Amino acid sequence: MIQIDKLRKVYRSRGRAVTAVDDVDLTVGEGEIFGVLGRSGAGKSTLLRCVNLLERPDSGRIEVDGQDLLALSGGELRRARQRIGMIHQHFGLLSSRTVAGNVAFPLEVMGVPRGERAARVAELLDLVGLTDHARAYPAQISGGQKQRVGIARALAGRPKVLLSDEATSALDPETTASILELLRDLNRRLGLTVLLITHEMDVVKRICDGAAIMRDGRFVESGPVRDLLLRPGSELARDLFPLPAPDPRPGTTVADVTFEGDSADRPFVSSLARTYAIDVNILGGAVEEVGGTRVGRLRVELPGDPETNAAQLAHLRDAGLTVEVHGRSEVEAAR
Ligand SMILES: Nc1ncnc2c1ncn2[C@@H]1O[C@H](COP(=O)(O)OP(=O)(O)OP(=O)(O)O)[C@@H](O)[C@H]1O
Repeated sequence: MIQIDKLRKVYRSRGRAVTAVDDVDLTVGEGEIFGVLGRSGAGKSTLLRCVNLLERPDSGRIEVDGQDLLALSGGELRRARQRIGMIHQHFGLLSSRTVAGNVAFPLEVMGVPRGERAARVAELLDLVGLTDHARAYPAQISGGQKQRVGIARALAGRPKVLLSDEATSALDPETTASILELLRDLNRRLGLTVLLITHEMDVVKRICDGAAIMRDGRFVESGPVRDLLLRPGSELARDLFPLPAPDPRPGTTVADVTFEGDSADRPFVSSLARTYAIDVNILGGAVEEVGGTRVGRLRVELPGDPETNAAQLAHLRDAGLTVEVHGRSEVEAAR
């Protein structure tokens, strides 16, 4: 649904050039929720704003719903943009208009006749659970309700794609959870494709099917969230399951064992200890709910260096677990 190839955007001001987006490739499939995670200044907003051409890239290709956006004429681009909704951190509501008036606004701009407008506004307010607040003004509703208005307004043109620019960053954790749930619900009910940018791991953990970590304008890793979490060395996994830098003692094996779904329900530590009659020391770890599945990572220490634990490590891998070994061999330790 969204296909971006070799996207590059350079800002030039006062003789200085900042490469905000540097050769980014991105594919978001239809009906997928994809999150771009990164710190302030990583280039996330610029990337997002390039997807509907609020920002024009220096080079690259942007295809949304089969249309090459950079090849469209003015009128065609306006129509294509109506099919790409956008929500923002600070909602951007018109304070002089009611909730219903705010949702009606884009319909007026699109030239939807008055008679049709009222029915469509009612439908949109129902979709985001705000029917009872139609006559309220933005100052009279909570932050979460304001974002619901923002979402209803973004859906006015029946978009296939929703771009979310830090939509939950100004909200408390409970409200964040309810807005993320709403996005997931709309994604399922309407088949909406969502591309979101965030600096919150929690957002990725709760609703994203795919994710990328962005730094200095580049994607440092990208893929389905599940694959990233199981990939040894993944930064996403490290952020989700923070463990200190491994410092194995000589003659021991320290391994990070990642488990998910079915494998999360099996008692692998006691099975390992029983099968090989060894003491398994647990050094740390955590279990999280990711996209409705339990995923966890446990750091364990086994007696003996990694060579002597080959069978034990194979036992874990055979059980469907991902195993990343940090332990040093006696030979390495002696160097
Ligand atoms: N209009 C602009 N002119 C010049 N430089 C800009 C402009 N907009 C962004 N930048 C620079 O481009 C880089 C990426 O900024 P961008 O806002 O895309 O990052 P971000 O990851 O979204 O961060 P934040 O969450 O703080 O907005 C930064 O170094 C920023 O200073």
